[in-house]
Amino acid sequence: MTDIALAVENLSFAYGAKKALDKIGFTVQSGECTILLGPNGAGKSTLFSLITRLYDSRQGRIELCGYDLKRQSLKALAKLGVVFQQTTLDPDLSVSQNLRYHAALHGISRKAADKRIQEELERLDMFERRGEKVRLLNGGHKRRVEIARALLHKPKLLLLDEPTVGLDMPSRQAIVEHVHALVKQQDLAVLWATHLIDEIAADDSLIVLHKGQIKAKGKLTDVLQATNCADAGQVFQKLTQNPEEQKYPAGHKGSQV
Ligand SMILES: Nc1ncnc2c1ncn2[C@@H]1O[C@H](COP(=O)(O)OP(=O)(O)OP(=O)(O)O)[C@@H](O)[C@H]1O
Repeated sequence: MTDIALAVENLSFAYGAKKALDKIGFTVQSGECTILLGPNGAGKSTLFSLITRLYDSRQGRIELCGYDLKRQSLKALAKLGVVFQQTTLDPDLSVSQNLRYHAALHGISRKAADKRIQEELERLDMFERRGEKVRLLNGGHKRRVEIARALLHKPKLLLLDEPTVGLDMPSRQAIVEHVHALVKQQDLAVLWATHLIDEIAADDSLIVLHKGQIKAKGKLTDVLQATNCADAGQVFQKLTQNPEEQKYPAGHKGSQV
């Protein structure tokens, strides 16, 4: 039986006359890291704004763990953890204070929150830093705190909107490894927007978004086969830089759509 954490069906969105998403559809399973790859302007942030209900779409449907985002918003959103592109921590509060505040917003008791905060910070090697003001942390450590925060209420789906932008290589690597470990150990579903090819692991799934349309989706190995490419970098180039020449057989496993 498949365990679908996120289902997007026939979703479209426009800013006035400007179409940002055009009838896209895909699923993200539990225990799977799905990389959303797309150049600037592809529609990644728009998609995330729809999944988090920052925006509302009149066309299409989004389900989180079987809950319709429009009709069962609270139940659906309770399944979701998000790390936004821009940091949203309060720099003048300590790590613990930031996390307790977030836990309180989710209705988690102080005692339960402290237990969850310890678990998540220890997993990220940040528990010793819990009393420090966020302002004093480096970019990589701030990101770790944001990931811990996004997981406090035990969501089934974690959305990551380019969480490694601006980080040095070791910090990026640490986050990539941590997220992939979570997927395996916690059976978490992850949708990770990036344009950094080296963040993709061999057993990840891939969605290539370009100009509001999905150009390919499926397990990385299947997409490579369908597009006749050697690696994700080639797939990205082929599908986003030469749109007129992208015709692959329909129905091919992991093919373009
Ligand atoms: N507020 C807005 N008003 C008008 N057009 C917008 C607005 N926000 C985004 N767009 C347009 O919608 C399309 C999708 O943009 P979006 O920000 O979702 O892409 P993205 O993949 O997240 O890009 P980036 O990687 O640069 O953040 C682009 O053509 C963009 O110019």
